[in-house]
Amino acid sequence: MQPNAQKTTATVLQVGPMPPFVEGPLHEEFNVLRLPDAEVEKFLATNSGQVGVVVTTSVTGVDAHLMRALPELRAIVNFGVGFDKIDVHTADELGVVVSNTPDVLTDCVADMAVGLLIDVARGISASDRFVRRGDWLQGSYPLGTRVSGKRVGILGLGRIGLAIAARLEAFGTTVAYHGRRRVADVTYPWHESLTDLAENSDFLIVAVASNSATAGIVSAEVLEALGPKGYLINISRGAVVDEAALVDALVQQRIAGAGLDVFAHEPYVPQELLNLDNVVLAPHTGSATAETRQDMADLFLTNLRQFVNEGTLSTPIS
Ligand SMILES: NC(=O)C1=CN([C@@H]2O[C@H](COP(=O)(O)OP(=O)(O)OC[C@H]3O[C@@H](n4cnc5c(N)ncnc54)[C@H](O)[C@@H]3O)[C@@H](O)[C@H]2O)C=CC1
Ligand SMILES: O=CC(=O)O
Repeated sequence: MQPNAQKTTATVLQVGPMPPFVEGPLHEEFNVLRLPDAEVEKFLATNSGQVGVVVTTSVTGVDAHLMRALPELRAIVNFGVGFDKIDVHTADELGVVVSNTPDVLTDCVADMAVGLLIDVARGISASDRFVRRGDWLQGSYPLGTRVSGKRVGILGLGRIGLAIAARLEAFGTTVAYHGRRRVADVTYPWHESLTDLAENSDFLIVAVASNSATAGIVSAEVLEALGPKGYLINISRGAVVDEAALVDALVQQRIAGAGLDVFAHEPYVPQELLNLDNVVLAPHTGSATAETRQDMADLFLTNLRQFVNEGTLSTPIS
């Protein structure tokens, strides 16, 4: 989507909670209204005509109904990379431009993916619990799985997928990937079929964007192909994986384990996963370091200032 909106000095509407280090400067510099949790229609009846920009996060997003209720809306400025909760088709149709916060979080999310992978393969979190329970006094912890030299498959070789690949190459792994098409300038083998990639991977890492085309693409069949020695790592979105099939595969040990930062219905995590030692669970903290969240805040504010002052966005979604 290209920025094509006109310069606006209109009111900014905040949709959903934002971290304090974002909210502080936001409310200092801009005339901000906050969308209430209740009596939304009443709020819109009074205020909709003055809103030129909506600010939100990847957790909350903006639906078509809200966009259509804001006749002066020209831009949506998002804190976060994923825009799966923003109805971008409606935004496009209405001529509303959208920005996100790419690149600045890539390293931390890639670090998290590698952390989850090593954790689940070597049982770091599970063996921590083993030590704390005093179980070491009764005997040794079971053997883990070697990471170095293994076969890594990456679903979605975008910014984060590439950063994961670069890290894992240093472990002597071989990297292959699946996406809609081959990525230019990389030598990693491309698998046209995700099932084929899974069949040829020890670790399948999900780093793809979540959209209608990728919903549930990590299916029961893909998990079956990954097999009883294979691990799934997901730092993308829960919606990309058939979560019921994943739970089933883990409970029945049809895959070896999983490292999950994201879930289908956050913050709810399937009950069945809570007692499995071959699953590492993280509360969607891929980008959650002080440094990265500050960088995201800075980029979010750069987009907002640039749009309000010049009518363009620094990092529009493409
Ligand atoms: N766990 C966390 O805290 C975070 C998670 N994310 C997630 O990671 C995702 C990727 O982020 P980036 O690498 O920065 O985005 P990106 O846009 O650079 O990469 C997305 C990749 O998905 C691929 N893709 C899109 N639609 C596809 C389809 N239908 N079939 C196959 N491949 C498709 C693209 O070709 C691209 O390779 C985000 O969309 C977001 O959902 C992002 C930041 C933090
Ligand atoms: O999940 C987080 C994001 O930035 O997207």
